[in-house]
Amino acid sequence: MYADLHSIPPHPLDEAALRTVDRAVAAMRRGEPVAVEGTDGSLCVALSVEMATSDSLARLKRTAGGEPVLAVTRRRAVVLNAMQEGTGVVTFAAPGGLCADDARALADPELRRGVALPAGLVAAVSEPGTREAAAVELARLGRLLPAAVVAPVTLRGDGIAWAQRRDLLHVRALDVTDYRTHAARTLRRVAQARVPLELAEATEIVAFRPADGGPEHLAIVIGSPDPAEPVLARLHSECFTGDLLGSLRCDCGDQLRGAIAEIARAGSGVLLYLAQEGRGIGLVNKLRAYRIQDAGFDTVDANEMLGFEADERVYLPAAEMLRQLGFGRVRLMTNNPDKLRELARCGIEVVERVPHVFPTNGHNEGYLRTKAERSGHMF
Ligand SMILES: Nc1nc2c(ncn2[C@@H]2O[C@H](COP(=O)(O)OP(=O)(O)OP(=O)(O)O)[C@@H](O)[C@H]2O)c(=O)[nH]1
Ligand SMILES: [Zn+2]
Repeated sequence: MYADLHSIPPHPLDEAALRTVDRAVAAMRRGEPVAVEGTDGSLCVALSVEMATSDSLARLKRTAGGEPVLAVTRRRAVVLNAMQEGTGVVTFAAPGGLCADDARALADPELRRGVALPAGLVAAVSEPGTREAAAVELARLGRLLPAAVVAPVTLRGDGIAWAQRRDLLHVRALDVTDYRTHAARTLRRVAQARVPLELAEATEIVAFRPADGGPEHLAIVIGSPDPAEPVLARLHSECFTGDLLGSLRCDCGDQLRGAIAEIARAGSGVLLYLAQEGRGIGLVNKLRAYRIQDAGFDTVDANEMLGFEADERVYLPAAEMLRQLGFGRVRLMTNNPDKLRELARCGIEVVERVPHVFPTNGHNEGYLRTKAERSGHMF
């Protein structure tokens, strides 16, 4: 569903377009409708499904003119047994119009446990680059449920002018699709400071921010790694529950502190602390995933039932940070084959995998077993 994050996007995305996408994501999170223009020039008005109420759907229909439909990821439609695997997103239209309760229940596994789809629902595929696919991507970028209510506009003339007259933010699907690639490529160092750590006194923290002001990523540089040599490195995805609270549901806290200690023992290295909580789905969706897991599903199923892929992370930001720090070759501390493959695809030479395994704790066996059995992690 997502653009290939490693190719240089076909069209240069100027920073104004990045900022527009960022504003559209924030609007989605606030429950404001956004005008989304597909690459075919068609226009819709979109709303995050989490904010769908009978009033907001009625307003959407009055504004756009067309009947609102629900757009979900292909993955969610497959979970609902409404569609086979494939690309793009899937829209659901209901005869007589989709009600807000049905829209939310179709998108949110918490609201629908195995209940049959509403009668008469019509499912259709909408390919990448369409206004519907971009509306779903905006919700996903906003770390909301990856689904949007979309009302088509019978457009006469210029979409931007149409949106302006209605005081709606206008965003192009083209810019939404390539947002993550461009945001990663615009990362710039914005601050750095010496921060002696209990486990590694010779530590400096370097902060990187994308041009649109999106989430920062951090590099924790320990000692003075020699750029001429492969640097001992760890790509660590943010895990609020594991890293800060010592959650026993995962192994992140052990891996974070274990990596800092190991790099200190080795004398130097870098830990990239990446703003990709919940394997890229965000903390709120990760809590939703935990509730689904408490109902007996595993960590992969839970992501998919929410409409996400098993892993939504991208490693272009990590590669960009390593490049800017002067590290082109790494010895990567990981058990995750995806990280090895994806980092290499982003142009960083991974000369060695350094296993990064920690004992289970009575709560995270299932999680670690699933990562080994279904995600190929090497324990
Ligand atoms: N969606 C989801 N994310 C989870 C769950 N448990 C942990 N996570 C997230 O998974 C990520 C773990 O990241 P890492 O430890 O860096 O990477 P990894 O994929 O486990 O691979 P390693 O490099 O071998 O540690 C963090 O973002 C956690 O918040 C879960 O049950 N569901
Ligand atoms: Zn964790």
